[in-house]
Amino acid sequence: MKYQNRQKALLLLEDGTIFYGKAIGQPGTAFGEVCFNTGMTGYQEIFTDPSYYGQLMVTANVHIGNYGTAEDEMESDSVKIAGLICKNFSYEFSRDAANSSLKDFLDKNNLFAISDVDTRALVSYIRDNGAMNAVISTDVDDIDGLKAKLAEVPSMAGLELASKVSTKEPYIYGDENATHKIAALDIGCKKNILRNLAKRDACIKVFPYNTTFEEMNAWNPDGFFLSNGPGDPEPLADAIKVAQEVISRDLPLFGICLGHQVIALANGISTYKMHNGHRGINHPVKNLLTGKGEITSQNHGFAINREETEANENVEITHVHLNDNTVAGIRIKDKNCFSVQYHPEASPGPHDGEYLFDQFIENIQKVKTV
Ligand SMILES: NC(=O)CC[C@H](N)C(=O)O
Repeated sequence: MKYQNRQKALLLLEDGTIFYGKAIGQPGTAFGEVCFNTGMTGYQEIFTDPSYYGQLMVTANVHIGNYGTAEDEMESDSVKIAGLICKNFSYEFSRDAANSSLKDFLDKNNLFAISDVDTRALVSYIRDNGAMNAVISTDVDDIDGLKAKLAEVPSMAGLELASKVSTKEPYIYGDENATHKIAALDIGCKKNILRNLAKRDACIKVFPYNTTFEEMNAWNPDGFFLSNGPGDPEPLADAIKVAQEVISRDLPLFGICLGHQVIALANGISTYKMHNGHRGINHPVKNLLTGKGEITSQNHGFAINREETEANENVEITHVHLNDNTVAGIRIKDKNCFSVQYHPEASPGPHDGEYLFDQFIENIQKVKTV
């Protein structure tokens, strides 16, 4: 039993609350905003999703690691969460398609992770008390030292993080001879969004977070896309400007999650930090245009202001979250632009929202045939 003598570890929340556990591997310390995901599967996709950059992830599912990891289940090229907190960590794995244990995968990515934490109590604590900064550490005898360092960690509100995860150079994804050309602004883009666009006969050019509309437009795209990503949307002045330029020219535009928030900001609607975000793969949404319900994959800690959206004469609410009535989707009236707060690309999660990619391609086709 080589994992028997594991080092004691703790999770210290900003408000002083402590939960104890054990280090999964090497000793260490990691800071971030603590958040939880309720999905029962999809841990590799979650850990590699750039939207989680800077966050300490609590997995609500009680078993983590049991089906290992696989090379083609990456949502970016590396682990993006700041640290992992779970209950039962499985050092062994069993699945034909997997080629590594989660332990080796996390070691390769230098991620500090702790297990044996009472995650049921922790999740309900965070749910009641709201998102907050925290530290996980094996320095269990230096709580004052950890508290002092934790006090210096910036709050997620107001934090610009897209620049930390965006591509440094533009690159092409998909077949260069595909029918549609889509210019995507990478403010933390998940790979499965690109896969979904490419499989609809699109070639995507992915641009760094601070690219201007003119630079993107010089490639002569048929449509524009604003990706998901980490941090507060409000400081993303360059991306907001791109959205405004695209919308003012009435070019096809689609935004997902952070991209959706940027589109709202571009239309004068403010965003706010939620008491607790939505992170899981069974979030119910109603499409107000069709009356149909969708079960969706979600991962966001900010949302767009509902009253301001309702009062904005240029914007129509197309989707609502059925748990708390927050805005889950909008379209810009008389413009070729729409966006959703959730993740139609899933990965992980249900595929109910995939029709939105078809809708975007149809919006592109409509313009081309005029
Ligand atoms: N998945 C995302 O794009 C998240 C958007 C934003 N960082 C939020 O937390 O709300």
